[in-house]
Amino acid sequence: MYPRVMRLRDVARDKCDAPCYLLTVASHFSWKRPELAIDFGTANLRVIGRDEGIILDEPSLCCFAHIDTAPSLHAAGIAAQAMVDRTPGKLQIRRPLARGVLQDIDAATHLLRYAVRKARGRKHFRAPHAMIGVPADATQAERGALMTAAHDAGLGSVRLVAEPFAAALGASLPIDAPTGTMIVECGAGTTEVAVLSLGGICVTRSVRVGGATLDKAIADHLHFKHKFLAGELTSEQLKLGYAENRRNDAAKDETIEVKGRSLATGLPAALALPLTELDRVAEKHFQQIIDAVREVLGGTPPELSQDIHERGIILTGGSAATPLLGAMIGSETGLAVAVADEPARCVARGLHQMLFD
Ligand SMILES: Nc1ncnc2c1ncn2[C@@H]1O[C@H](COP(=O)(O)OP(=O)(O)OP(=O)(O)O)[C@@H](O)[C@H]1O
Repeated sequence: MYPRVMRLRDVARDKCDAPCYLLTVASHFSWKRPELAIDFGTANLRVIGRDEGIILDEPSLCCFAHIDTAPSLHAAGIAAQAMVDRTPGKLQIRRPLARGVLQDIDAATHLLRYAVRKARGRKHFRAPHAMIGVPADATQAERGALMTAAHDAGLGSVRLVAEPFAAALGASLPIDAPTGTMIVECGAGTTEVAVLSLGGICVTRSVRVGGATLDKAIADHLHFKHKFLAGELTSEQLKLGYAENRRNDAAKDETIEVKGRSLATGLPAALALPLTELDRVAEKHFQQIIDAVREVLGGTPPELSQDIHERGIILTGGSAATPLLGAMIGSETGLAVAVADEPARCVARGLHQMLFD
């Protein structure tokens, strides 16, 4: 038998005491080359083909009909998104993931089956081998649940990959070099902070905070401070409008309109919300991410710290586009902060590259 030639990335993985980037390898995986990669996020599901790149990018949502006995899939992905908070009693919206990890195996199985069929069409008959991104700190039970859902959905061999590693690769960071690179991957339900070097993750920390939890914080603020009820999609739209205004350097006293229901009158209403109020909600929310960044910097070996001081921090994930996040990390650490190109797609781009490894 020939000795296996280890790539630099494999060597680095063995040296670093942090979780390796290949978290789970199905038995005999080496001959089962993955042809699909899946970025299965709290808010969005992306399917990537080796030749095609990103084939499908849709919300991680399912709508089930409860008509007779067992619930059946009524809509998934983009079609289910339009139904959120608008369903009659016999329909129910379910999110497979919460805070970055699987919470509903049945919904996850249906959504994966829908996504793989839509992405590949019906032209292939063999179960595709796949690579799926997971949070670096996902527990064995969480990883096991995802593997079960993937196999039930008709996938062949499945390999799980730590998302910060894929994000760093997708952001074109020199992760194989003997130099420290720091990344903050802020998605919808989870934020992962990681320092990478020599093809592996050296220090990492995750917090279950992201864009979706910020939407919830905004909805709670409207409820408690203004006695105003806004739905899930409205809260997200409000946040996106706020982020857009802040990116365009909106005036300090600018307001943004939100529509929903007044709890005082019980009637549909509109509210003009000052952007500064949303600044305060976002600041409080992002503080947990700042604490995680500080913790990772505090646990980083000095040689890598020196590299990070020179190179700064890169933000990826959809929520990296909220200007306040980068500004807070910059002012709290004194380091340069930059947002990657198309930050929401970094994990997908990284997974795509890994399909060729
Ligand atoms: N321009 C923007 N400004 C602010 N937030 C944004 C913007 N675009 C997307 N987002 C937010 O980014 C989040 C989605 O990001 P992403 O697709 O990276 O998450 P995910 O992969 O589904 O989640 P996770 O990795 O946490 O499981 C949503 O909360 C969305 O509202």
